[in-house]
Amino acid sequence: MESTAARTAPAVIVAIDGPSGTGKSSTSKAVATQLGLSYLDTGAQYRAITWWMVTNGIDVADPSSIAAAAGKPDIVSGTDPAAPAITVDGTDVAGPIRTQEVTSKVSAVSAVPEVRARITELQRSIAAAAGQGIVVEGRDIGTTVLPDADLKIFLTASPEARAARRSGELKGADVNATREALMKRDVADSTRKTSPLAKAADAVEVDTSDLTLQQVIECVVTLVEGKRATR
Ligand SMILES: Nc1ncnc2c1ncn2[C@@H]1O[C@H](COP(=O)(O)OP(=O)(O)OP(=O)(O)O)[C@@H](O)[C@H]1O
Ligand SMILES: Nc1ccn([C@@H]2O[C@H](COP(=O)(O)O)[C@@H](O)[C@H]2O)c(=O)n1
Repeated sequence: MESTAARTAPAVIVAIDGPSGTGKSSTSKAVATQLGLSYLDTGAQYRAITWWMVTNGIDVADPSSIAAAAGKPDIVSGTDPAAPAITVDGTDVAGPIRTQEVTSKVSAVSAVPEVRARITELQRSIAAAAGQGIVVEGRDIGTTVLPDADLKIFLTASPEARAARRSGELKGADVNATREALMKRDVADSTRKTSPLAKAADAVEVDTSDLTLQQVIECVVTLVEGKRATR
């Protein structure tokens, strides 16, 4: 629950990056809720534009087709950590953006510079409008989107821990196949030319492999409170 101290504390911008399945979304939502901050899931925005490309018959293997269409969809993100919302041209796409098809195509779409320029601008305007402060999670938040963030966290976890978490979530999914899919997406996201997945030089790295979600949340809350105390 949000405390009185949280409501009166100065706005703080927190960037949380890391590979897939390291706990970015779960941690960011809980930290934002606990500290009375807004929350932005930037992966959902890349998924939303990918969903629009697929739905509109754009060939996601052709970067020039993606680039030409990048400005067309109107993507709106909610910032309430208790009810993260995302719409494309007024349609709620919170469910459709989590399909296997979108997951398998999102790295190709997010690698296109015109897509990144459009989504980055959107992310910066949302962060600038968050009066109480915001937790923004993704792959390039600390390096590119918000390089002046007050606190940058880079979450990691072993591929085995991440695959076990994801296959638990996808009830019954084969753990080896899940691990391969995670690794494939990480390689694509880390090796693209434009703002790849990377740890910012001034980010605090937290290896979550052997930590419970609650321990990770407590660790990040402590880091945010420590940062606020020095401002
Ligand atoms: N420390 C942890 N211990 C155990 N399970 C965890 C931990 N952190 C997250 N999880 C679980 O792992 C799964 C993936 O977490 P989450 O979606 O937060 O990761 P993510 O980094 O945001 O992934 P992606 O980038 O693919 O969206 C969820 O089911 C979540 O509950
Ligand atoms: N800042 C970001 C965030 C995400 N991406 C791309 O979106 C994909 C989906 O992200 P999830 O967090 O929902 O798994 C991800 O694999 C990246 O391709 C990005 O490029 N930059």
